[in-house]
Amino acid sequence: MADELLNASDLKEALENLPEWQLDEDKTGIQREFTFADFSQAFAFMTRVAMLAEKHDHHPEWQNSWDWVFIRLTTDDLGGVTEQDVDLALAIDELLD
Ligand SMILES: C[C@H](O)[C@H](O)[C@H]1CNC2=NC(N)=NC(=O)C2=N1
Repeated sequence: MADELLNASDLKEALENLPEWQLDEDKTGIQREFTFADFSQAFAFMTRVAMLAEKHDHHPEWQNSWDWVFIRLTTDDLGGVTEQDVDLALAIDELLD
C-alpha cells in the first residue's frame, strides 16, 4: 500500500522512465493507450495485466474497443498518483518487451 502521493518532481522523474505514459488532465492519474493486431491480442494483454494487478493489489481503470486498450492508473485510496501506480505501469510496459 503506497503511503503518499508523489510530488511534482517525483512525478516528473517517474514519467521519464515511462515515456509512453501521460499524466491525466487533473494530474491524479497516469494513462496510456495500446493498439494490438486484433481483439484476441488485446484481450490476452488485458488478461496478463489483470494478473499483474492482483499481484500488485493495485487495479487499473481501463477501456477496450476491439484492438485498442486504454489504461489509467491512480491510487483511489489517496486520490492521486503514488509509487504503486508507477510500479504497475513499469510492470505493464515490461509485458510488451
Ligand atoms: C485494500 C486494498 O489494498 C485496496 O483497496 C487497494 C486495491 N486496489 C487498488 N487499486 C487502485 N488503483 N487504487 C487503490 O487505492 C487500491 N486499493
